[in-house]
Amino acid sequence: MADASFGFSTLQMGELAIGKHVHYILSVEKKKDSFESVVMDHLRMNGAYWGLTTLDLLGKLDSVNADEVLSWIMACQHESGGFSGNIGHDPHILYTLSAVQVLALFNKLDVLDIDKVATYITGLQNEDGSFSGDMWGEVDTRFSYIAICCLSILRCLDKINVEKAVSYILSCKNLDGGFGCTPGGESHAGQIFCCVGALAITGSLHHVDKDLLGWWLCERQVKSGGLNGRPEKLPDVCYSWWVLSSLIMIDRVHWIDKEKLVKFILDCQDLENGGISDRPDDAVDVFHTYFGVAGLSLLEYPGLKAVDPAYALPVDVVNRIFFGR
Ligand SMILES: CN(C(=O)[C@H](Cc1cnc[nH]1)NC(=O)OCc1ccccc1)[C@@H](Cc1ccccc1)C(=O)N[C@@H](Cc1ccc(O)cc1)C(=O)NO
Ligand SMILES: [Zn+2]
Repeated sequence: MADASFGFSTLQMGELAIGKHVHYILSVEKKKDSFESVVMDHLRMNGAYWGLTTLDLLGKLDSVNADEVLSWIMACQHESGGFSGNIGHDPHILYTLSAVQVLALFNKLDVLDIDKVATYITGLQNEDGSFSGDMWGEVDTRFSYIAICCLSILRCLDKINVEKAVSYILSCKNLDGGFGCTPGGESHAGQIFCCVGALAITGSLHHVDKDLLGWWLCERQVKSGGLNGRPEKLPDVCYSWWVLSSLIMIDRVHWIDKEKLVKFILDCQDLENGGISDRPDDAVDVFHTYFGVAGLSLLEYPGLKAVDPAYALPVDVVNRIFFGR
């Protein structure tokens, strides 16, 4: 029976509206004056990573002009070697990883002066092995992950003191098996992703109590099927990435109900205009669209490219970095 759709979407919530999300990502790229664009202006480099990695996971990276993106990215590089969130802003380790990840997506790491970027990141390591985010010195395990992930992609992890970096991360492990932003900091799914990701990349996951941490992580799933970031918090699509990628890295993903999580993410789509929100009926944004699609990719949703849980890049991109030409 021909579907009698009269102008409203014939897509059901039970499936990923790939065409709509591609259109949404491309439209955000174009709308510079929208509230979202202005608010996110200072972290536009992160926005580029979220939007472009989403397109690649959907198999549509070729719908953007690579040269335009690359010239904008290189215009954000500071003389220190670090990258800023937008042209004219100050460099920060956060944006340096995003820039390197986007260049990897386009297989353009060769445009970089690798030593310059590596020197910037190495300069942010402190005596105790921790990392600061920029010259102002804020220390956080987020920055340990970013430094290790970035240098690993650039194939020069040996430029930093890896064992001190690892021992600092382990000093942030809590009795509940989780990790915080600094020693004694409360366990939070985002910080756990950073610490587990850094330990995975450095081959140090044997230091993690996988059953204890796996238990803390699978307890993040609430009855709606969504995942939250800490006990008693509301579920949020972006935790589909922070919690799920951590569970996969410690090989305990079978401890959650994958089908219910898929349904939660699909229920957060805007089927009219595209995009995914943090929870059903909220406003969509590029950040949650990315972490929703990346979460579905981790759940092996059909039609999506596989994503690497530690590098947060498509598996074919990671393979090309480490095994390809
Ligand atoms: C800075 N930031 C966040 O703090 C988000 C906010 C949020 C989204 N949903 C619930 N809260 N939180 C977030 O990324 O938390 C995950 C996380 C926390 C600590 C360490 C690592 C990851 C988001 C941007 C954002 C702000 C406000 C609303 C949506 C997105 C962000 O850039 N997150 C970064 C990671 C991050 C996280 C916290 C930071 O203080 C800085 C950076 C990221 O995912 N890069 O790829
Ligand atoms: Zn969120």
